[in-house]
Formats: sequence, C-alpha cells, structure tokens
Amino acid sequence: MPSLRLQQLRPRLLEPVSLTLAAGALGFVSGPSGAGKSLLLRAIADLDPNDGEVFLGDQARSSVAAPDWRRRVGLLPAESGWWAETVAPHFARRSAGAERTHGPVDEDARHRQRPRQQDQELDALLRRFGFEADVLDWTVLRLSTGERQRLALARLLWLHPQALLLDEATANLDPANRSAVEAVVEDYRRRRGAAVLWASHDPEQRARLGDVAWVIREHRLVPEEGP
Ligand SMILES: Nc1ncnc2c1ncn2[C@@H]1O[C@H](COP(=O)(O)OP(=O)(O)OP(=O)(O)O)[C@@H](O)[C@H]1O
Repeated sequence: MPSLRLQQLRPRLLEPVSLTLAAGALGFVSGPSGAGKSLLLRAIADLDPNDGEVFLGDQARSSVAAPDWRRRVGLLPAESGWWAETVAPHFARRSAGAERTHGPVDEDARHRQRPRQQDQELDALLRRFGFEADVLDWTVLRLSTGERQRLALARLLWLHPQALLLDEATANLDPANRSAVEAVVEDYRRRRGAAVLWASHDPEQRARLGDVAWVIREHRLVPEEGP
C-alpha cells in the first residue's frame, strides 16, 4: 500500500499543510471544536474546494478522477449518509477490477448477488463490529447512533481503501465497541498497510494507538507534544 502525502494543501481555515504518513502508519489530528479537523479530512478526500496536492505513493490526486480518488482515500465522516432503506444495498458487490486496481465498484452491483466468497468476507467483517449477518436486513431508520457509526466504518472497509480518513470514528461508542473498532482499524492498517489519519478528541486513544499526532492551533497544523 502507498504512503499518504499532503503537499501545501490549503483547506478552508487552515494555513497550508504538508505532511507524510508512511504506509501502515496511524496519525492523529486533534484541536478544539471548530478548529478545522473535518475540513482538513474533507479537503484530502477532495470533497471541498481546495488548493495544493495530495499523493498516494507516487500518484497525484490531480491525475485521478474524483470518484476514484475518494474510493482509494476512504473518508469516514462524523455523520454518515445512507441512501437505501435497508443496510444490505450499502454493501455492494465488488467488481473483480476493484479488487485488483482499486478501480470503480461495479455500478450495477447493488442489484446483483455477491459471490459466496464475498458473502463470507462480509459476514466476518460484520462480526468484528459486533453484528450478525441479519443486520443486512435491518432498516437504516432503526439503527442507533453507535450502530450507524460502526456500520459506516464496515461499509468503508468493505471497499478496501488504500488510505483511511477517520472523523471521530469512536465518538458515540461504549468502551467495548470502541475497543472493537480500534482493533479493526489496527488490523486493517497493519495487515493491509493502509495509512490512517484520524481526527480524535480522546487523548488516551491518541497516546495508545498513534505513531504520530498533530494538533490544530491558530489555523496551523503542528506536532502535538507528548504528555
Ligand atoms: N461549508 C462551510 N462554510 C462555512 N464554514 C464552514 C463550513 N464547513 C465548516 N465550516 C466552519 O469551519 C469550522 C471548522 O469546522 P470543522 O467541522 O472542520 O471543525 P472540527 O475541528 O472538525 O470540529 P469538531 O471537533 O466540533 O467536529 C467551524 O467553525 C465550521 O462552522
């Protein structure tokens, strides 16, 4: 998997940001509410207008179509969006091409059955987040805040992004589920070598898991000093 590199990226509110996260490294971003953490993650995912460049390994964001980029650099927003009535259609069948090249997911995928191998992988993924396979039949409306948050991360990992941007991934979770989510993220970055940038207000979590930590102070992203 590639490294994630920001080169003079200029999200709204922030001075230009340059940083590198090696493949498999976990970096935290903290800062007071409203400091611009979400805006930084959204700029990296190219969801808001911004200047500067972002690289996955040698590949520049500007050389990749935006939907492709967002599939490779997977953003977990603080509040997830859901577009279908039940959970299942959000876990689309992956095309063979998407497995190999991280190219587009098959757009007709929602209407076709997943192959058995993908079903098994999905079952295992859902179990790691504390769900049985029947969660796929649940309506989105019945999901609690924490269930939504865990399923949104499962949905993101199902697409095998090469880098992860996590916005408050455990903010609504009890300690047991927080540990489960942390374990899945740890496993994903170590096994798949994905760079992870995680916005978190939890100092213990940052100390426990992070290889590196930054904080936003007065519109600048600076290294966070240790305890
Ligand atoms: N589209 C927008 N237009 C104008 N201002 C915006 C827009 N989106 C966010 N902001 C403002 O930019 C600031 C930073 O927002 P952001 O969501 O990045 O904060 P944050 O650091 O993630 O905060 P929190 O910890 O509360 O989630 C906030 O004051 C917010 O109101």
